[in-house]
Amino acid sequence: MIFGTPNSTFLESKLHSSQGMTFSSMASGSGSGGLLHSSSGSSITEEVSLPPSNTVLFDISWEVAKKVGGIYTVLKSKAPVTVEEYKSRYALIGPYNSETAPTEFEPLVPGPLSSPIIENMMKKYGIQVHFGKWLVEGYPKVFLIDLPSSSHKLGEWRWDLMSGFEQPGDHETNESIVFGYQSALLLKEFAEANPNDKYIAHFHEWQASVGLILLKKWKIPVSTIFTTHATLLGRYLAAGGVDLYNQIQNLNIDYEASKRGIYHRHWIEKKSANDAHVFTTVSEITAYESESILSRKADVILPNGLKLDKFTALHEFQNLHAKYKNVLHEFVRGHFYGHYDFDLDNTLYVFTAGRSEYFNKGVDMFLDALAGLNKLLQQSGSTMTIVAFIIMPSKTNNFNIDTLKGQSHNRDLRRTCNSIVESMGERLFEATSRGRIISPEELLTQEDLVFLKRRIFALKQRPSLPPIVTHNMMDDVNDPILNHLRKIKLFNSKEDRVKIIYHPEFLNSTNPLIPLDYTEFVRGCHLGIFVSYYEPWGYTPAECTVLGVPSITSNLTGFANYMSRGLNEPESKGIFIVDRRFKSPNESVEQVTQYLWKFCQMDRRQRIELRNRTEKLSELLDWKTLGKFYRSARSLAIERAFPPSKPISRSPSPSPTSNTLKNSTSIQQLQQQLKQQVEQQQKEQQQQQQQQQTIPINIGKGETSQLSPNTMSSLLSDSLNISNKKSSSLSGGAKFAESTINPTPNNTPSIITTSVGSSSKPPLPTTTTATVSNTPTNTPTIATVSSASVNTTKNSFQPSSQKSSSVNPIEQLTKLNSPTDRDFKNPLNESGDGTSPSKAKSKSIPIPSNKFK
Ligand SMILES: O=c1ccn([C@@H]2O[C@H](COP(=O)(O)OP(=O)(O)O[C@H]3O[C@H](CO)[C@@H](O)[C@H](O)[C@H]3O)[C@@H](O)[C@H]2O)c(=O)[nH]1
Repeated sequence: MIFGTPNSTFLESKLHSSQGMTFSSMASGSGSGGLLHSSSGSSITEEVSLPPSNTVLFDISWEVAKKVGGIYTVLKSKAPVTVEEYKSRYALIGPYNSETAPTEFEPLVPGPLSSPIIENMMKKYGIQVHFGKWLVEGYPKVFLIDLPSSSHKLGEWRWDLMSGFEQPGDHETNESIVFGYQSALLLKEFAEANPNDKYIAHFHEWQASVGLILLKKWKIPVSTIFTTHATLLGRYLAAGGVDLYNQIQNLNIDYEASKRGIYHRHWIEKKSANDAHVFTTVSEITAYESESILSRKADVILPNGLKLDKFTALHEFQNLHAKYKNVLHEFVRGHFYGHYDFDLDNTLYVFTAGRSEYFNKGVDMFLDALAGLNKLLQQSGSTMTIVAFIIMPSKTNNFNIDTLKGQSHNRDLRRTCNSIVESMGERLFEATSRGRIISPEELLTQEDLVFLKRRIFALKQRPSLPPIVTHNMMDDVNDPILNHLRKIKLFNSKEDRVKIIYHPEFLNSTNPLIPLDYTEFVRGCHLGIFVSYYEPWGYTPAECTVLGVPSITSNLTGFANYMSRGLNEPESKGIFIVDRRFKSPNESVEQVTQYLWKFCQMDRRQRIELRNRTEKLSELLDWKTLGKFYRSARSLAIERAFPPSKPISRSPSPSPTSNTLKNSTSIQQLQQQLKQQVEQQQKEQQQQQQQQQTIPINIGKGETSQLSPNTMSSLLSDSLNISNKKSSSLSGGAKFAESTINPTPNNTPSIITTSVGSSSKPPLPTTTTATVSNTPTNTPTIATVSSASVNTTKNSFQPSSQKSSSVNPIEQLTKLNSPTDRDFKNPLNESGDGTSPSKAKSKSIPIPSNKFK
C-alpha cells in the first residue's frame, strides 16, 4: 500500500519503519546497540524502543512556525530528535500566520494519505489547511490551519464549549476556541481514516488545548498529553504581587481567576490538564503550582532541552565570542557617538532578554543591581564600563532617529577614515617606490587633518545623552522598564560606569542597529542576567550555558533547580544562582550586585576559563539526554488510551500520582548519574600531570592568549563525559573559582568587606534606587517624564516562620520561600503575549458550577 511520495508526505515512513527496533540502532545505523547516543558519542545508557510503526505523533501549539516565546524554542529545538525518532509519522499542528509563513513555512503537495483528509476538511467543514514543512532543522511536516476560514462558527463553538461563562470580547480566547475546534476536527479525520494507527496528540499550553477537551468529549480514539509551560493564574498572581509559593494552597483558585477576569481561560487550562491522558509540566516548581491551580499532579516532568551545535575545535566558540563582540563594539561606537569616551577593551556586555514581563522576568531586580554596580564602580574609581542590554519586545513605532543617526555617523566616520587611509597608502607607496622615506606631514596632509577635525567637531555637537531606548515607544510614559530607569537615574551620562541600551524588539540579523540574530548576540556578550520571580523553566540562561556564556539566574526558575541538583558548585561553572526564595528582595538585589561586582574583577583570561567551564555543561541540556522524558510521557499516554487487552479508553487514568513519583525519581537518577560522571572526571583530573605546553587561542583584537595547562585540558575534555576521556579540568575550575570569584582585597572598594557565601556577611552598601543620586548633565532621551520619584524602593520581607512539615520536597522548597511583594510591583505593568497578565481585566466573571464534571 502506497502512502505517499518521499519529501512531500506525512506518514510515508509507515512503509519503512520496522516495529521493535531500538532507537539507537536505527539512528546510528549500526543496528547493534541499545544505547541512546549523545552528540559527543557518549553517554546515558538507556534502552529506548522505537515507537511502534503504527504510532503517529502530533505536537499542537500556537507557536508552530511562529515565534512568540519559549514554546517556539521547545518545538524548534526538539524537532530534529523527534523527526529522527518518528520519521514522517511526526507532524505539528498550528494556526496559519500569513506574516510568518513566508520565512517559516514551505508548502508541499500532500501525499495520498494526507491529501483526502485535507480535502475533507475543506469539503465537510470549510476549513483550509496548509500542508508543508517547517523551515527549521529536521524540517518537520506541519499542518497550519487557517483560522478565518471558520470565523463564522465562532459563536456556535464558543457556546458549545463554555456557555454561561463565555467572554465574547476576549479576542485571544476566541482564536483559541476556533483553532481548538479546527484542530480537533483534523485529528478526528486522521483517527477515523486510519483506525489501526495509534495517535498521540501532544498539546502545549492552554491557547492550543481546546482541541484536547473536544477529543475527549467526542470520544475520539486519540491519546492526549497536555503540557503547561506555566499556569495562567500563577503568572497573574506572581506578577500581581501575591507571594505565590507561600500562599498558593490557601487560595480559592476559581475565585482568584474570576476576580482577574480570566476564569474562562483558566477553565480551558484546568479542563485540559484533567482531561488529558497524561499531564506534564516543565519543572517541579510548576508541577507543585499546578497541583493547586489545576487540581492535578503532573504525571511526568519534561525539562526543556536544546539542540547542541558541537564544534569540532572546542575553542571555536571562544573565537565566535570575539567575532560577535566586535559587532557589538561597532554598534556601541555609533550609539554613544559624541559621548564615546570609554575603552572598549575594558568594557563588558551584560544583558537580559525574553518576553516582556517586567516583574516576573526579574527586570526590576536586574536594574536595581545595575544601579548598585554603577555606584560601586564609581566609588572604587574604576574605569571599566558595563553596557547592559535589555532585549524585550514592547509596542514601538520603529527605531528612533537619534539611534539611527548614531549608526550613520559611525559609518560615515569609518568611510572617511578608510578613504584617508587609502590615500595615505598610495602616497606611502609612491614615495617608497621612488626610494624616499615619506614625512609624517606628507603622509597625513593638512587637508586630511581639517577633514578629520570637522568630523570630530560634528560628533561633539550631539545635543543629548545617548538614548536609553533604541525605538520610538508607543507608550513610554507607562513602560515599566523606562519608569524604573527614570527612578534609578541610569541615563547614560558621562559619569555612569553602567550604560543602558533598551532594545524593545527581538533581535535578528537584518536589524540595522545590531545585525545579529539572538544566538550571535548572546555569544558576543559576557554575561546574561535572568533573575526571574516566576519562571517555570527559563530558556534564556539555558541558552547562555550551551553557548558558553555565564549567567546569573534565580532559584525560583526550573532551570536553576535542575542545574543545581545536577552540579556541585554551579558558580564555579558560570551558573550563578540568586536566592529569591529565602532572601528578602533587597538582599537578593545585593546578591546580584555582588555577583556582578565580582565578575567585573575577573581578567580576560579568567573569563575565558569560566566560559570554557560553562560551555562544557551543555550536555546536561541536550535533547538527546532530555528527550527520554518525552518518550516516557508518550508511552504512558498510549498505555492509558490503548490498554493492551481493553478497548480504547477515552478518559485519563485516575491515578497519576504514582507516575509522578516514578518520573521525578528518574529525573533525579539522570541527574545523579550526570553528577557522578562529573565527580569521576574531577578525580581523574586531580591525578593528571599538569601539561607543560600552551596553545594559542584567538581572543579578539588579533591577540592570542596563552591558556594555562588547566584551561587547555578543560578545553580538550568533555565535561560530562561520558566517554571516559581523561582530560577535563573541572577540579582546576573549582580552584579557579575560589580564587577569582572572591574579589581580591586590593581591588575591593572599601565598602565591600566580604564575599558571597560568607556566613557573617556585613551588608553591602544599599543598592536600592534612592541611593543613586547622580543627575544627568544633559536631557536624556527618555527623560520626558517627571524625575520626581527617587524614593527608595521599599521591600517588604516577611521572614517565613511557618516551616512546612510536608514530605513533598517541592513543597518544602517552596513553602519556606518568602520573597514578598515589592512596592513598585504592579500587575498592570506586565505586558506581553497572551500568557501575560497584561490582559487582566478587573471585572469578575461568573463561575459555572456544571462544567467540571
Ligand atoms: O531577541 C531575542 C530574545 C529572546 N529570544 C528567545 O525567546 C525565548 C524566551 O524563552 P523563555 O524566557 O524561557 O520563554 P517564555 O516565553 O517565558 O516561556 C515559557 O515557556 C518556556 C518553555 O517551556 C519556559 O522556559 C518559560 O519558563 C516559560 O515562561 C528564548 O528561547 C530566547 O532564545 C529570541 O528568540 N530573540
